[in-house]
Amino acid sequence: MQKHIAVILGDGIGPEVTQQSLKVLDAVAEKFGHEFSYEYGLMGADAIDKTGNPLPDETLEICRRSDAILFGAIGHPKYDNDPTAKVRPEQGLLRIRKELQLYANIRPINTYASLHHLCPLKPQNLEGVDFIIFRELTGGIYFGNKQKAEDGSSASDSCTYTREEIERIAHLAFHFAQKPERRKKLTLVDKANVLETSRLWRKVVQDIAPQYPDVTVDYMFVDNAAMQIILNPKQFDVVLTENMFGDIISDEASVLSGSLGLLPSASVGTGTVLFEPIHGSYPQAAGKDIANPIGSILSTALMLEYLGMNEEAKLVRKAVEWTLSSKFVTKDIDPLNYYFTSTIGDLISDFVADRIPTDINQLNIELRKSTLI
Ligand SMILES: NC(=O)C1=CN([C@@H]2O[C@H](COP(=O)(O)OP(=O)(O)OC[C@H]3O[C@@H](n4cnc5c(N)ncnc54)[C@H](O)[C@@H]3O)[C@@H](O)[C@H]2O)C=CC1
Ligand SMILES: CC(C)CC(=O)C(=O)O
Ligand SMILES: [Mg+2]
Repeated sequence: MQKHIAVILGDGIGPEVTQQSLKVLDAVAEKFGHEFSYEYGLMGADAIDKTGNPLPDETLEICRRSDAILFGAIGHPKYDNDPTAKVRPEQGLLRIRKELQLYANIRPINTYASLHHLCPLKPQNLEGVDFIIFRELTGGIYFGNKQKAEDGSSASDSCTYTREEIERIAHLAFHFAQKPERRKKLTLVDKANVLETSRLWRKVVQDIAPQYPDVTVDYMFVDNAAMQIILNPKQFDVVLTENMFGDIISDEASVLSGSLGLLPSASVGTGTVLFEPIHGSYPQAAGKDIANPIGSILSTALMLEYLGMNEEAKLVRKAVEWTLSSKFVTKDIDPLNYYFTSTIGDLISDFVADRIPTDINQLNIELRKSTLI
């Protein structure tokens, strides 16, 4: 198969984790005889530095003519620490989501036995955790009208949802809950006891639920959901929620897996689909070769599946699991004995391309040891 991929490296650790995904794609191409071509687009602080615009139109054109988009992360402390900045990297990310109508961000949450010790929860509460968050991505407070008083005495962000915006992601989540491998349970997370938009979400979900009689629906306020994710994460199957709640509870849920650096996502909509780790640009790690590339690599596995390459996706996941269980891990997983980002990318791509020697002691890789956490 020949596939054309738009690649947006972005800022901070974005480029270094995405480079590992590209290595893995090259290994997939080698093993299965595919051909991937790449076209690079600018976004974020990098794009502002080079063009003055956080999302140049050229990037959108590259994305539109591609079969899929692979994105790293954006964001830079010089904007995070300047509340007066008018142009910000995040505007690029919000705009690409809106322009490409990427209305659903799908974030699978699962755990790995070899990483249970990283989570403060008891291992018996982690075994079998397997849920998926459907986060609305092009509406709500992130896209509402923003106002600021001239004298700086007040500011507001408004939150708006239309029935149609809720319906389209709700149908997607219900369909997903019906899949044979799911437990046929959908939990709507909202704040319907306070917010008018949340009451609309409840009404819309109640209205369409009868179309999916095999799916059990329950409703949970977001404050309770934040607690339940920690208290009893196994109760969740498919979680449906609005933009900001989904952003927050999915970072929280990454604690169950062991690191924010492990979690992948797919942003789907009406056109080209975008694949991105759920983390941000982690600027403290930028250029140090210590970030975990697995969130990006598992996003690449989701991309392969979307491109119809199921066997390839399965092999990439197997390679990831092999590195984790063999203790080939980055600093977030084991701060005392860790490997570089690029080494993990090499190992996962070597596994995919059958280049790992039977005796792994023959691997010529550098183990970093640190006494500092
Ligand atoms: N999709 C995107 O591009 C996103 C961008 N951002 C931006 O990223 C910048 C930093 O934001 P933060 O709130 O610090 O979030 P962040 O996700 O970049 O990092 C938060 C913490 O998570 C851990 N972490 C994140 N990614 C990791 C990885 N790959 N490997 C190991 N550990 C990892 C680190 O401990 C880090 O301090 C900001 O400018 C923010 O606006 C934040 C979230 C999403
Ligand atoms: C940087 C924000 C716009 C988004 C975010 O935190 C996310 O998509 O996870
Ligand atoms: Mg986030």
